Amino acid sequence: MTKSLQQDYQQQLSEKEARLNGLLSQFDAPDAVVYASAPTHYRMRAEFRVWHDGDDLYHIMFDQQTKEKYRVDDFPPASKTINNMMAVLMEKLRNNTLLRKKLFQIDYLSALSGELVISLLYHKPLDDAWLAEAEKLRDELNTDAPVSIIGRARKQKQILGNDYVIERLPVFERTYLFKHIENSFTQPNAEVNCRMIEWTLDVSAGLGGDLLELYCGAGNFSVPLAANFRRVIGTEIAKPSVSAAQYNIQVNGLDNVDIVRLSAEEFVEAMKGIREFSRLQGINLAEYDFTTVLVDPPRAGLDEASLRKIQEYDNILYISCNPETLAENLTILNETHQVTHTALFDQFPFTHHIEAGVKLTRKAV
Ligand SMILES: C[S@@+](CC[C@H](N)C(=O)[O-])C[C@H]1O[C@@H](n2cnc3c(N)ncnc32)[C@H](O)[C@@H]1O
Repeated sequence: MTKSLQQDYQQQLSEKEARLNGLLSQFDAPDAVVYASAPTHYRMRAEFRVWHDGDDLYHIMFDQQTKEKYRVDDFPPASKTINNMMAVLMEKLRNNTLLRKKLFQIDYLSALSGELVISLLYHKPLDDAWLAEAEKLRDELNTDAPVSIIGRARKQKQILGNDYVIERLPVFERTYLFKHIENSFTQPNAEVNCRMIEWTLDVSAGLGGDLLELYCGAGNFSVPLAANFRRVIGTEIAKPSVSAAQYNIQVNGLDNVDIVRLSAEEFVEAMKGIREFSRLQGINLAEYDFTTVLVDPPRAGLDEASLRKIQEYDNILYISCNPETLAENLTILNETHQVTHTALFDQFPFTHHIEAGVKLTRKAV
């Protein structure tokens, strides 16, 4: 990265820091500890449109301001695995009439482990001839780390290999394995994600008791945090993420984590005894001693019923991808809890997006 790019990055990061600290100052929150991103090769996923230009074929993106398309032969924000593949793949597709015909998009999902899933999206049905060519292509692309190919067309999904990568995340002195499924939520910036996990481990050290997690995805936090709690229960709405989470619990050798497919709102109803769910069979919520709750909701933040519920726990860890809804939610949480730790994780460098973490503890009465 050039010096001026580095300066631009630092300046934007300082602006994010000031914005977050400004938003949270009304809650007497401590200034954020900032976790910067690597300046390049930080994104584990990337999506491109495909441009057909006579015999030529290349990745394109669109300028967000002008909406003009531009050619992309390499993409520094994406991982090295993706960048190494882009030119190789395009060269092979360019010379393959069957595989390039009606191809309109390519999505890449990579992992620090080196594994890669390439999704090819088509405006045509994918027949046996396509399958045979795609299988040949996959054989040619497979090197040391596995490469999978997914063909997508209307009502069709052909999987050659896997529809997931197995990620290896180094967190402090341990490496955790995670199944990351194509088209499901995963944290885009793997290195910064490791710093996020480490921060949650640090601020929850010594809390003891049990952990409740809402919006747990594939167990990104639940799995490592199992080390800090007697038992962990996580809830998540998306079926593929729940099934990946079950795999992740098993592959990391844990016996104190349960993940249940329930929306946060449903789980709050179950906790209040308003509704019973067969999906909670075998789990007696009354036996848990929840000292801590971790939430990592989508941009909209938490609804009021969930906020009122999580106020019942002594410690709240809130991971947020939207500081505005975080601040809104804190107006309620701050009635009973004090923000004791704040962090800014630069998941999305060179954008205005802020990923933040706060820890709250119950105020003395
Ligand atoms: C920001 S992601 C966080 C996932 C996970 N903590 C991680 O780090 O990978 C939010 C997650 O909430 C899930 N979700 C969205 N709405 C939900 C709801 N109403 N109840 C439960 N989970 C929900 C999404 O499927 C997604 O996995």
